[in-house]
Amino acid sequence: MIRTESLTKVYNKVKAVDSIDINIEKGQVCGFVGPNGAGKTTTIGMLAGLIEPTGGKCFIKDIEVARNPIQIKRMIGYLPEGVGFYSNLSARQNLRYLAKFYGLKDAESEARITELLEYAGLKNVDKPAGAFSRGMRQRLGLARALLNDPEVIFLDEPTNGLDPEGVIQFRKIIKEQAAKGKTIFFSSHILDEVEHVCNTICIISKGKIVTQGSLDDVRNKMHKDKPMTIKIKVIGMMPKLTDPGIIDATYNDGSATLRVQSDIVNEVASELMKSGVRIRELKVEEESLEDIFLETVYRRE
Ligand SMILES: Nc1ncnc2c1ncn2[C@@H]1O[C@H](COP(=O)(O)OP(=O)(O)OP(=O)(O)O)[C@@H](O)[C@H]1O
Repeated sequence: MIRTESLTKVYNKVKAVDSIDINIEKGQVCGFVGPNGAGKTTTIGMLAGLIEPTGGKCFIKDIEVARNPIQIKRMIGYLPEGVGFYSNLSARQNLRYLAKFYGLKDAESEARITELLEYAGLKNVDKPAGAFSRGMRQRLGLARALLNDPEVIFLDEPTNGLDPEGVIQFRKIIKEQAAKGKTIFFSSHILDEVEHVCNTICIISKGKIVTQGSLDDVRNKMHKDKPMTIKIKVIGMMPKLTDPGIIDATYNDGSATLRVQSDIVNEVASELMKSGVRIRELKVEEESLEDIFLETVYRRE
């Protein structure tokens, strides 16, 4: 549904997006994650037909975006970062205006707008969009992105400005859209946020894709070669351990904290038993995916 081939955007000699290859299948919900300035907005802009690539190509349902920008705009849903509206028009009037672009018939569009305003939690809001809070603008932006019942939905930092209730409602909407078979691509700089709703992840840093795949694939790839911590408590004195998998160890009288390259908890347990001590506690602590993400991706910045 979404495919890029060496997609590149250069601004004043700076590669904002550097030859990226993305492939997203129908029905996937992909979290596009990276720090500020990584190239997320530029990528989504090119996919939505709003920014012309400097090199490479992108396709939505095998239609090349740069060659068919109007067709693409009618096909997709798009919530831009810092979404803007006609400030003197109400939420309903703003959506009505847009419905014309999609060629929706009046009766059809009124029903759809009513449904979407309720869906986005703006049913009883009559004030002009200029008086909206940031969270309300995001809600209206989401309604706008769904107006044409698109098969492919792009959301750029959709939870920015939403309060916790709004975030929960947003996740519910995404899950419902995914259950309808929609393909969703949404950006965030917080990995933890996309883990709640996405089944695939694509991580971008400095314009390049760091890793992409299913949530489990990305977890395994990122956890691979990452040291883990084993915490041990014993009855009596803690002996010094000799397992070659131990990178670093801190010993106290009855406890130890080991940094290990892989899960060697069984080896450690048998070494402890051989030395005759009784184990009170032995546990492995893995870094969270968010911690690894912060460590590996933000360190590149
Ligand atoms: N119109 C522009 N002119 C010049 N440089 C730009 C332009 N738009 C983006 N950039 C630069 O391209 C890089 C990628 O920016 P982009 O907005 O795509 O990143 P992002 O991941 O969406 O960041 P954020 O989370 O802050 O929105 C940045 O270095 C940015 O300064």
